[in-house]
Amino acid sequence: MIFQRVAVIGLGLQGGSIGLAVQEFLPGVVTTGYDISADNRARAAERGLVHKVCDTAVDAARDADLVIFCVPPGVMGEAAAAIRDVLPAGCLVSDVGSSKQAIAKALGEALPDHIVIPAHPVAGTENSGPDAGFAHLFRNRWCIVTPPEQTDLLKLSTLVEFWEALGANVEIMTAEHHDLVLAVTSHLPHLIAYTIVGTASDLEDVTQSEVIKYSAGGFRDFTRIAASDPTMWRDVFLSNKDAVLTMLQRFTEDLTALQRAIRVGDGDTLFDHFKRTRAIRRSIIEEGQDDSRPDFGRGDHERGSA
Ligand SMILES: NC(=O)C1=CN([C@@H]2O[C@H](COP(=O)(O)OP(=O)(O)OC[C@H]3O[C@@H](n4cnc5c(N)ncnc54)[C@H](O)[C@@H]3O)[C@@H](O)[C@H]2O)C=CC1
Ligand SMILES: O=C(O)C(=O)Cc1ccc(O)cc1
Repeated sequence: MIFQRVAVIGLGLQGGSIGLAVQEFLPGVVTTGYDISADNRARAAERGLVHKVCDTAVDAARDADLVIFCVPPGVMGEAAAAIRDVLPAGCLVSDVGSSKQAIAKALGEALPDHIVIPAHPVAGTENSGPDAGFAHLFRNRWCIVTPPEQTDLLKLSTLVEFWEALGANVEIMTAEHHDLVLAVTSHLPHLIAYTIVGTASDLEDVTQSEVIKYSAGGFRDFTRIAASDPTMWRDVFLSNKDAVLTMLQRFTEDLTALQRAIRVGDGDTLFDHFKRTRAIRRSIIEEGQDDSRPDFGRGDHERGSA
């Protein structure tokens, strides 16, 4: 058996999905869970997201051999500190946060006597809360594991096995590299979506109802991303500040180059750029990473329902 008792702290999209996936794919593993919100605890119990929803984090964690923090990045440290006194000595500590260096530091400082191996399932939706989770969220999705140097290899391989059992493909890299890669593939796109949707809604000469009425595919896709949880994304940008600012600088330079091409009527520059980006999209589809296909990574499940 991989782990016997898994404690999930935070029963929203990620925590709920892990709880459901463990029950479906690792029968025999006992799951406990805790959420700071009493409403979310009640809903998690109704949906059976874990075997036992506890009234305190301490109760959820006291017998665990794996604890996974599924809370917003900014509260990982305080959520971990809350269970410091009861966490069994051999219990492995992990998380699912979207940034890795800052969270690894926060967890390590809160639980200095435990092995911490951070992870990030690159799997999610714009929905959040205890109604959003589903057991197949991780199927065919990457889970990036970022072990610190000299990590216990047995613990690492057990965590890898755990994520594979939930359907994920696991990749191992440093937390630093993770933060740089995800800054450009996930964090910057979210920032751009938040910006464009805000810009469209602030216009004086175009009404809100026109924006809604004439939102063609491109803008609609941005509104989905821009509907993502504000607390989580505030924390993502603040916790991965350096890498996001680096990528934002590059992005701004590239945007300025396209802006100039439009201003001077340089069609070749625009055409060449769009041709190159189309090729990138096609190679993503060839690699089977196209999640616009209706069955991609979801089995019979819809995306989260919140
Ligand atoms: N939303 C997404 O698509 C993805 C999110 N993540 C990461 O997963 C983590 C959780 O995100 P979601 O599940 O989407 O958020 P969520 O908002 O659905 O769930 C978070 C839950 O944590 C609870 N919570 C907040 N503070 C707490 C505390 N101190 N103790 C216990 N519970 C607490 C909240 O009440 C909420 O139910 C974040 O760190 C995020 O960066 C990772 C991959 C994808
Ligand atoms: O819904 C989407 O398109 C996402 O990009 C989901 C997502 C959000 C945050 C992550 O750290 C990983 C995946």
